[in-house]
Amino acid sequence: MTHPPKTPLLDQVIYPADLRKLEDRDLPQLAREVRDEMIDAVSRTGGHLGAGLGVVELTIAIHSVFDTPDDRLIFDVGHQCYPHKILTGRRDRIRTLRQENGLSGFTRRAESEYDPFGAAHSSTSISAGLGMAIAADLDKNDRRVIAVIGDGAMSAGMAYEALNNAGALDARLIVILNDNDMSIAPPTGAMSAYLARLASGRTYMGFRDFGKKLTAYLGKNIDRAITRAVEHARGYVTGGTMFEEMGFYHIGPIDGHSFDHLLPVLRNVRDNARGPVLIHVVTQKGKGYPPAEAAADKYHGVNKFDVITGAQARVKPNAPSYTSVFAEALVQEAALDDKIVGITAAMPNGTGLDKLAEAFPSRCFDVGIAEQHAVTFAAGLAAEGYKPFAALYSTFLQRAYDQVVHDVAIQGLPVRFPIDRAGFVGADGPTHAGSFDTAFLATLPGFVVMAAADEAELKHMVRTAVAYDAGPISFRYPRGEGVGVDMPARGEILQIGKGRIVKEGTKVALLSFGTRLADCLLAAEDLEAAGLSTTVADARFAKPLDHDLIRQLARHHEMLITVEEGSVGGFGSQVMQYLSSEGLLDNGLKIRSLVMPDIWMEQAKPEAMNAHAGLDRAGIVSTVFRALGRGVAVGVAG
Ligand SMILES: Cc1ncc(C[n+]2csc(CCOP(=O)(O)OP(=O)(O)O)c2C)c(N)n1
Ligand SMILES: CC(=O)[C@@H](O)[C@H](O)COP(=O)(O)O
Ligand SMILES: [Mg+2]
Repeated sequence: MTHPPKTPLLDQVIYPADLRKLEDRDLPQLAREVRDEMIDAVSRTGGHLGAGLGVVELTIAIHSVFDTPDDRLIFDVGHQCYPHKILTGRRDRIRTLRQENGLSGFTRRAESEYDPFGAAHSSTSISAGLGMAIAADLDKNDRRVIAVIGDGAMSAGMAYEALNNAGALDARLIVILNDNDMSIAPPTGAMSAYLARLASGRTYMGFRDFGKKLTAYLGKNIDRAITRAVEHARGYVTGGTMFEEMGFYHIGPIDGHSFDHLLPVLRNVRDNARGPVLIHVVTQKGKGYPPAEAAADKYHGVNKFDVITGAQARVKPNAPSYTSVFAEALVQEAALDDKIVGITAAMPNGTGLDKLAEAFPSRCFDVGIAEQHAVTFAAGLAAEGYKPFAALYSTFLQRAYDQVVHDVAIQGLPVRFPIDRAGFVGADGPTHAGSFDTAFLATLPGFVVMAAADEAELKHMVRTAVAYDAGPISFRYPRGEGVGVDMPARGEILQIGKGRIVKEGTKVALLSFGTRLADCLLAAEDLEAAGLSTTVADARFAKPLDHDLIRQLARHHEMLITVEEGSVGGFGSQVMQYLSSEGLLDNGLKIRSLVMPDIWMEQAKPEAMNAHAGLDRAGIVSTVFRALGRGVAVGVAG
């Protein structure tokens, strides 16, 4: 049994105003206490550990120097904001992080006035900060806007779109580039190499010298009209060429764990900067917790863990995860077909493509946090006869929708889209739920859209996607482990647009798309027990739909219920559209479409989320009973 850490200084700090009463010399001690508090909290809840540990000093320094919440502080992604939450009135709830009814694991406007902008997807902070800086300008208000963005997040195009605009607008925006030389995995790409050169090519600046020079330059010469001589001198002092070319005053690198470096720089920028400033801060992911320092990638996101040893709680799985089944099937297929290539946008481990990279390093590409580029890059490969698997989480694929439409679908290019984290993901909450992929893909002409009902089906779909060359094809599967079915040694090639009947009945038809099939089968048991003969079918395809199957279910049952872990507009809507256009709704068929509810559902365990959504066994049974005008039998559908 561990006890919460002793935190005498932190106990005096409820809000940043309390922190500002402390002396500078107290801040290292406060940092130690915040770190201990955070480690203790995350050891109990699980969550994002390494990123937050790396910004403890930076977070304290920002709150100490700036007048938050009037000055706006935006964290990119928001997974590093736990120290910020501890210091901004949420310490009393920090051990509810990512739990049902608890604090979000990210920044959220609804949660605190200290979170002026919500996040969880990366690389939005500079754009949002620019909007706020321009709003302040229009309001003739001199509040400052600070965007903290990681080196990984700096690989996304959106960050550069924002820098480009900010430089041109000469906006009063402070960007802090938190460079820990890590994304979730080691960072990739030329920009990452450039930052590493900047960070390693110069020693940290002595703050006295730096402070004087900075004041001189910022105070007098911050307009665009800086003379060449000053430019030259500034380059000597700060040396950040690329950002300076984009119109930013570039400071750094500075040591992001040293208050002696952070405080004078931030104060100087606060008091003197008039245009856009970029401060390059070097930190260490996992700082101050030896297990996390030793393996930053493994401690990016953690389960509950033992604080003393760092050992994470592992529940022995009953079945392999969908991600691992996908990865193994892809590696198996890739060994037989050298046209198969894999693409991940900074999620090699999360998507399982690290397995492909191990087996075939030259055929697997981590493009960084760059989903839009990932998709069009895949389109280019497909145009040249390759078989690209662009493996993305459902939620991150959203960012690349125009690329999917314009670069892939309209050209009919055979890009394969394995869509991981489809459906509720649990602790990451609404920003990460895989809700919309079926709706936004099945609406595109020529797309083949599949969902795996279990891990064996997933293997079939990997093989089917390899074999299908006529256009784009996707297959979705959820976070977590499979249902434990027997798996074939190799997947089969499925007939495109054909579903399957899993259980035959006569009165109620449950037509499932994806992994809700298991709950449909359990619901069918309850319905049979209540005297309702039930058919259960696995649609496999939302596009093209299996028209024969749907006609048969509609004609030979009193009731047809579609079930999917996705938003309205997806599979059920496709079925409804078909039934109505064929006149199959005209003869009294009772039809219901079970989808995720039209709300942003807060984090909870995925099972609880499915239950709230009415997508579990009990929800399916009660939908049938309600449609038949019967009450739910007590004890049924437990
Ligand atoms: C658009 C998008 N793609 C992928 C992710 C998944 N993701 C979350 S944090 C992260 C790494 C971010 O690295 P960095 O910005 O350097 O922050 P660090 O964790 O190193 O502090 C990734 C890839 C995301 N949140 N958003
Ligand atoms: C912050 C972020 O976007 C990722 O770290 C995400 O939380 C990972 O989710 P998984 O745990 O499902 O890979
Ligand atoms: Mg990083």
